[in-house]
Amino acid sequence: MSNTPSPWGELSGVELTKGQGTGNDFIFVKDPTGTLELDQDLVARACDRHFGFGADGFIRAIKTENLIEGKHLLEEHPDATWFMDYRNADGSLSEMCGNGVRAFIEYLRTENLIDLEEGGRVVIGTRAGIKAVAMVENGYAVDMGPWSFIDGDSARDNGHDAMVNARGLKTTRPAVSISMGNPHTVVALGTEGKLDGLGLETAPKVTPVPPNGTNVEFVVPEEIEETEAETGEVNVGAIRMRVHERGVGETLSCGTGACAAAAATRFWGGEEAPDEWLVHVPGGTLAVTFVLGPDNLEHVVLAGPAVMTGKMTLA
Ligand SMILES: N[C@@H](CCC[C@H](N)C(=O)O)C(=O)O
Repeated sequence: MSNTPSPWGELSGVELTKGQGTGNDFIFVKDPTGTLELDQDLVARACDRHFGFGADGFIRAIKTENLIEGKHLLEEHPDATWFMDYRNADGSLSEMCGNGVRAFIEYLRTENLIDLEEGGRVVIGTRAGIKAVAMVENGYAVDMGPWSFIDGDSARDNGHDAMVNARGLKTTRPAVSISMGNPHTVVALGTEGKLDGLGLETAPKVTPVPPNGTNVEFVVPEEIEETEAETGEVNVGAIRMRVHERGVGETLSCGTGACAAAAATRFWGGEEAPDEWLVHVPGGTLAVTFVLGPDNLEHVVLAGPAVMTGKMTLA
């Protein structure tokens, strides 16, 4: 037997699970009592696609009562027993991850940590507060809570332009920065060709940039689809999006990014713009709906698939 210590430290011998939502992939680890010490370097190495297991994000399933950020949530929501402790691929913390929430619920369900069937509902804790999740046909629908402009009144009144510098694009375009718990800057592009031609290997520079950095979404509109609903005709907006995530790089999808992109496009569309949106990303399609929440604020509901793909134990 070798006495060489494992390079995986705290994660050595611990079962890790991989899962994804529209191609945004995550490593999951079960740590109900919060005994694992997850430092930034260890998480970044586990998420490395060549030297580790590989993922866009790392999610620890921890009991809400065992995380300082979680404890206060239990006062109002004692049923939020599990907390999604999310980190980006570079090991940095983020407040929220939309695809991550759906994949997290699928992880908890397949590990028999929660009891949930189609039509059922569960609440979890996150750094951006409580999220209620319904199990629906083909996946999960998450009440992501209210969205807001990061620069408040100025964006609401004027929108704003941003200087954008990415490979293949150096220009000023309409852009708004939106919080979904985490920060996003949505940039409107003129044509599909521009979207496909963007080089997102390095982080695009947008100016102004929100105080804590930003995820950057590039969007182009698609034809509005007229669909029949039981109550009559419903307009469904559609956009195509590519994203460069803070702390990760270009990903195949970003759930909070899809919500922000739909909110921005709907804002640009004015009063007639629809409440239902399809957001096409390289990894699939997400549905985003704007509804009146129980607190009388406008909430964003994000729906899409989530799948577990495999397990690994690091040596
Ligand atoms: N992929 C996520 C967002 C993950 C966090 C983001 N990179 C950040 O730093 O805010 C999603 O699906 O929302």
